[in-house]
Amino acid sequence: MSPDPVTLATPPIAPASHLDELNTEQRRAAEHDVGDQECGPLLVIAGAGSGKTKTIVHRVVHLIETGVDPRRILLLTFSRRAAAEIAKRVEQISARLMGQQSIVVADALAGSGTFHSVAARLLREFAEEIGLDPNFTIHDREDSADLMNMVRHELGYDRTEVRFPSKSSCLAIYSRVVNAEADLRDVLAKASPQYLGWVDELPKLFAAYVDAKQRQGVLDYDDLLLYWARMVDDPSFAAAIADRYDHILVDEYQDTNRLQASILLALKPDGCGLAVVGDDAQAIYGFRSATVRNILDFPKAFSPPATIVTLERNYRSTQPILAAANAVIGFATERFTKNLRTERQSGDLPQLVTVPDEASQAQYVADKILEAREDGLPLISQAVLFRTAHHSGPLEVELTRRNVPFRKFGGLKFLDAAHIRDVLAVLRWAENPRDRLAGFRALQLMRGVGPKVAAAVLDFTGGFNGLAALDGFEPPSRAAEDWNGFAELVDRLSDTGTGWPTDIELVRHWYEPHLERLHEDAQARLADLMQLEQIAAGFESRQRFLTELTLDPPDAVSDEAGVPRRDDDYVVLSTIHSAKGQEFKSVFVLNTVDGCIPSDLGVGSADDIEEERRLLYVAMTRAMDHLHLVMPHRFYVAQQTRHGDRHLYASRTRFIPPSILPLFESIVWVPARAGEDAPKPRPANRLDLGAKMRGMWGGT
Ligand SMILES: Nc1ncnc2c1ncn2[C@@H]1O[C@H](COP(=O)(O)OP(=O)(O)OP(=O)(O)O)[C@@H](O)[C@H]1O
Repeated sequence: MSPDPVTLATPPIAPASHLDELNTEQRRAAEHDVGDQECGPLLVIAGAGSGKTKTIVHRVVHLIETGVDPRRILLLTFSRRAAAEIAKRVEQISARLMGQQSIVVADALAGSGTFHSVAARLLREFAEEIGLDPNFTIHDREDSADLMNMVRHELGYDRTEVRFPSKSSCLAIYSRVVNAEADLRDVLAKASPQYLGWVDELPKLFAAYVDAKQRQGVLDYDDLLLYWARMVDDPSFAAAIADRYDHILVDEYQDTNRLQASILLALKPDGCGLAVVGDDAQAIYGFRSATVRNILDFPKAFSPPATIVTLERNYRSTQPILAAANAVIGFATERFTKNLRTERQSGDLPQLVTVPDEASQAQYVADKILEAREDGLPLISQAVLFRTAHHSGPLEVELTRRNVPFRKFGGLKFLDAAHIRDVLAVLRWAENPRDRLAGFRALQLMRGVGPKVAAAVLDFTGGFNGLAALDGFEPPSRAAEDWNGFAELVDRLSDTGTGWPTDIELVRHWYEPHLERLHEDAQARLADLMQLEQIAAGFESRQRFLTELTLDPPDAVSDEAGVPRRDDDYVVLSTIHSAKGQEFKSVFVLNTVDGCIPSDLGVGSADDIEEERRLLYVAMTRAMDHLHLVMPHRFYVAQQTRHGDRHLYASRTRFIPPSILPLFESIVWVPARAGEDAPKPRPANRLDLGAKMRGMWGGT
């Protein structure tokens, strides 16, 4: 079933003038098989800062202006923000070209998004045909680990003599088997050989986990892709979905996994209308089973093979920064991307700065940020990047001490906060009364309701919602005080007439007294809930809100020190992963030492090491004008050995071997001790004290 064509009052007007903004290769990608009889697959290898987003935007506009119905274009991106950004830019150019008629473009592209959110939408739509409850709720990683834990407990695997893998390890193994479409034994042998002894028990655990999810009407992240992939294994479903889209564009293809590739192949087996864009040199999501093989193998998945367009001109960084980044990635074992070139000349080499320890690293970075601000570089153009969220701890303290506002991305997510999870649990339970995990959490917010009573309530209601279901339940006397209020809330939430976003306001009102009882910093947390309500107002329904928020949660939490208001100037602190796609005038990379980059965690296999190398490359290529790689010499390690706390001495990351040192300016920076550097005051005149002494006794 294809949508009715969008009616344009006059035929598409513009003579592709917007394409003049593109360079030759970008233009080749934007025009590939548009308006032709031919329609072969396209792979755009877009080096860092080479205008990938720009190319996608112009290709979409070009498709539309040559008559493709925008609703027949599916754009798959890595985040909701990226999809919104591309849609906005398409809309702006379309407005220039088509005036009023471009409104239809914006609405039409609203159907685009991440693989997971498009999956959720399709699965709800086809729910009946594939045996799913259309009101399924989605478990994030934490919920999934909790459910895995419950099942593990039920099977008695938490009481084994030899330690069974933890809930998170079980989930990680399960997720890898599913996403990489791999054999359990292979996954264990490669990633967790210490658990090979459990190869017979793990399938039993996973079967019980799948069973629990189905009974509760929930899907986890992995299921979204898995169900979509299995749905389109069936040719009639594949045809029904493929028939809606003439064009599928995929951004950040290097970070997709096997399942995502198989979905695309099922939808477009001959690659007609399929364009994927990515940079194998920036593949950094292997730990989520993304495989750089997807991009390396894409061309030959089709016959004739996909056309490859390579964007090698970088518009972002100065020549010395790019030369250093090229040198780092030059050691990668297998890649498409050639060395990038730029026309942005500069005499400043990227700096490799040795500092004594992490505390001095924080001082160095804070000093340099403030100096640059004095020189006219706003804080917002400066970013500090790090491999792991906790690496920025000392710097956060230092910036707070100096009153420098910052905003941190990556690490703790909004949804990780207990109070946010509480409110969402109530909403989720109302949305899907079979979701035991949500109900379990929601019920225990009441005084006098612990795990036993909560479980009894869930057994009693048996997955039916509303006052009618809770009515006959006899709560224990200690819960009596809170019970009626809760029952009333559940009743109102299950009344479909209440409307969205009123629901979330109702929950917040109900939750406020509990919040005050449960948390000392209730006021700060209440501000988060207000923020959650604001976010909620941007979604059309409770279901859409819960789905989108779980799939792509906002980054910031309000209890970070120094969080600025929206329009303030602030330094960006970000994990390298969260800095994907961003650019800054000045970039500091913390802990550019072995053990941090590559991370101790990431040095399992040769593939892991390659991914860490690409991480450093991604960090370096975020910089436009200034790049500082900082290397603390000494690290403090808390209670790691039986000898207690100690120091470790770190060495420069192995990704910058001596042969490429000439591409950097090496600096040793030692913090000045208070007052040491200040010039000591000296009197302008001179005294001849000897003469004075002699004069005391009558001499001269
Ligand atoms: N043809 C062009 N002419 C001038 N500037 C361009 C051109 N193409 C891209 N740029 C500029 O180059 C910068 C990088 O572009 P963009 O963000 O699209 O790169 P990217 O390939 O997505 O980067 P990355 O993959 O590293 O995140 C932007 O500031 C963009 O405006």
